[in-house]
Amino acid sequence: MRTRLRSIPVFANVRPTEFRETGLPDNPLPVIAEWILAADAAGQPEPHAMSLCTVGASGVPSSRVLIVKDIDDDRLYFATPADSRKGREIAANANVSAHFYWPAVGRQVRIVGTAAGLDRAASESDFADRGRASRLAAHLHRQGPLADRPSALAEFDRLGTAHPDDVPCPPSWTLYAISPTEVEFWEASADRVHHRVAYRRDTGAGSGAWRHELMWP
Ligand SMILES: Cc1cc2nc3c(=O)[nH]c(=O)nc-3n(C[C@H](O)[C@H](O)[C@H](O)COP(=O)(O)O)c2cc1C
Repeated sequence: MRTRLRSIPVFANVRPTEFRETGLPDNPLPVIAEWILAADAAGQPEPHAMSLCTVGASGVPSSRVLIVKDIDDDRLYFATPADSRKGREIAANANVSAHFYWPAVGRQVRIVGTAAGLDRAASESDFADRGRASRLAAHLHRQGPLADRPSALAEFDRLGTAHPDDVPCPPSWTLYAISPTEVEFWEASADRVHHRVAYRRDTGAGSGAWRHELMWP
């Protein structure tokens, strides 16, 4: 296995880019959005998928992939049931980290921050924008094991019949917002002297302003 793994190329498709080391914007959030769109333009599948790491009350971390639904100047948004593992972990400990990797452009973004669920109106609005199958599938969410796959398929069919038009938003469906306090941009360079810029937000009683600095690769 070791030989096989070590023979797989890394950054084979990295092309020279115009990484901005100077003149970077004060706020990193719009740059995350810009990088998602650049990865999309380069053909990266699901460039808006990020891994989200949460930490439960016992301090054990867990991560999974989620779709980012929106980004504004302060927050990134995702949606999930509040009674899922991640939802319960965020309720116990709001600290999260998130991560994007886009092999098509040789870039990653690391995020540290806190997550919080938004109100019912925001969550229902998110739910209303989902496709019908996704809205029905949200009702399949349960805590605990599933006896077999046909049971889930039968329940999916039953839900479709029960809700021929509107699909109600499950009470636990929640739109969450991540408020980052750290954002780090990384871009591969063919010469292996990679680019790295770290942003950190002033979280004290100050202005909440962002500062950034160039980091060793
Ligand atoms: C590409 C991709 C996108 C996903 N998007 C979501 C999502 O937006 N919301 C969600 O609840 N789960 C999503 N999932 C499933 C989660 O990764 C995870 O399996 C599920 O939410 C249960 O996580 P938990 O048990 O840690 O709460 C996605 C999975 C993949 C691979």
